[in-house]
Amino acid sequence: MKLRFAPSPTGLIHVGNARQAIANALYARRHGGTFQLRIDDTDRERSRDEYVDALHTDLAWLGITWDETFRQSDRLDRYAAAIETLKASGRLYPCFESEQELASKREARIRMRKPPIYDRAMLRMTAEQRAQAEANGKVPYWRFRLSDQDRGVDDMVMGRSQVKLQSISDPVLVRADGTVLYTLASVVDDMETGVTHVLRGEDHLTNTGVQIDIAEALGGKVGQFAFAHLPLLLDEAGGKLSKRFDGLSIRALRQDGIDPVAIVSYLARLGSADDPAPLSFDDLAASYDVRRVSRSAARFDMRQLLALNRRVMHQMPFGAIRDRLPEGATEAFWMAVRGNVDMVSELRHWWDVVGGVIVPPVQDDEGAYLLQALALLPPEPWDAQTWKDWTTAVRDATGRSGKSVFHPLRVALTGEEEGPEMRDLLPLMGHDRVAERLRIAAR
Ligand SMILES: Nc1ncnc2c1ncn2[C@@H]1O[C@H](COP(=O)(O)OP(=O)(O)OP(=O)(O)O)[C@@H](O)[C@H]1O
Repeated sequence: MKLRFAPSPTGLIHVGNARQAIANALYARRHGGTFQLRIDDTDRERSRDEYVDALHTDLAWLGITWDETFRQSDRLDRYAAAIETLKASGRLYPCFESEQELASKREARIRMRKPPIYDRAMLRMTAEQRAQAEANGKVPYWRFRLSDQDRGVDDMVMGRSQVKLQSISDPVLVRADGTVLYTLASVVDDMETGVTHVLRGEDHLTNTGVQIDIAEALGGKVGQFAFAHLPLLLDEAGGKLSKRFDGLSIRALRQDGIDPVAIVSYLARLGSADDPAPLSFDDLAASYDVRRVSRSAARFDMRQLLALNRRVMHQMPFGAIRDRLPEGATEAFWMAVRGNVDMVSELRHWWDVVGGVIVPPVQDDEGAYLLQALALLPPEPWDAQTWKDWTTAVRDATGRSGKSVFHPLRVALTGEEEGPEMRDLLPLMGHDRVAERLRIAAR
């Protein structure tokens, strides 16, 4: 069994692309198959080496590894050989119509209430007519003559469908400049490199019948590939994702401090019958079933991802995050704050709270209370019991109770209404810092 993820290096991969990469990698792992990374860079104008590098970095960061990889631009000779085969069997035929001519033909067919597909006029062209066109300086592009049969596709997500090839235009597979189109290159690669399962976005669904037809024309077997088309992922507003706007790129999420385990766990189960849970790649693979993916479009929801990220961080041992913590941060700090952050980037703030400078807000009418609390602050050494001892003394001295004891102190010491346990934060802050903040907040 072999699966492949085949992105074009035309921008930074987004969560929709990553969803496909993850689905393929999980399926391959679950069934002991090979996972191939194919770089679809035949579009020389839009493809960039820097995006190939970025793709490698982003996949590696997500923890997705591949067993083999290649670039389509290194296999142009293989596509040329396939083109010759199809020409020799008469399945590829030269065409000379311009865009304008095709557009007016289409309009005429619509007026005649015929389906606006290509009329195969060039199939009927004689050798003399062709010679004449070439003598006039015209260079042909090449269409693939689709067979007349219907093609049945059993899709693991979309179910069974019947593609009527007669209602599709013969696709152009070779441009006038000799370059090959994706539709052909993809089939040649899948056949020659032994791909068995094609998991990809729904945007490729309409290609499937055509690709099966091309594969057969190149000597492939019917049913050679198993297909699964996953619905496209939409952004929160229901819009399309694009590699050209990088808001939901893997890179941007990484820079925001989201953990890769949360991203992979979220995308693996988004839009499926299984609830997202923070799991390792192997655990996700063990239960991965593409048939449980829903047919309807899924929406990316940042709140769900953050909730999952919070769960991932809550379970994370110090050793796994040490490198991403602010410099000097200790294990005690991490254990105190890890249940209270959605993202790594929020840690900076809590590090300033315990070890740096914050400006606590002035609290109206609480000045006298805060100074009373300051006077009762016990001497160091402090431990997890100190907060309880201190606030009990404050409560007894002031006659306050409940939230009115704790809340002004928390706000004065952290600048926040809520957060990690004060019991854990207090020893990390230390006496002098606490005293200083109480003084400032009491002004
Ligand atoms: N929004 C999306 N949701 C899920 N999968 C997607 C989405 N967009 C693209 N894909 C899938 O990502 C894989 C990689 O495709 P590709 O690199 O062509 O992506 P693309 O975003 O459509 O890029 P481009 O705009 O450059 O064509 C394909 O399987 C494609 O179906």
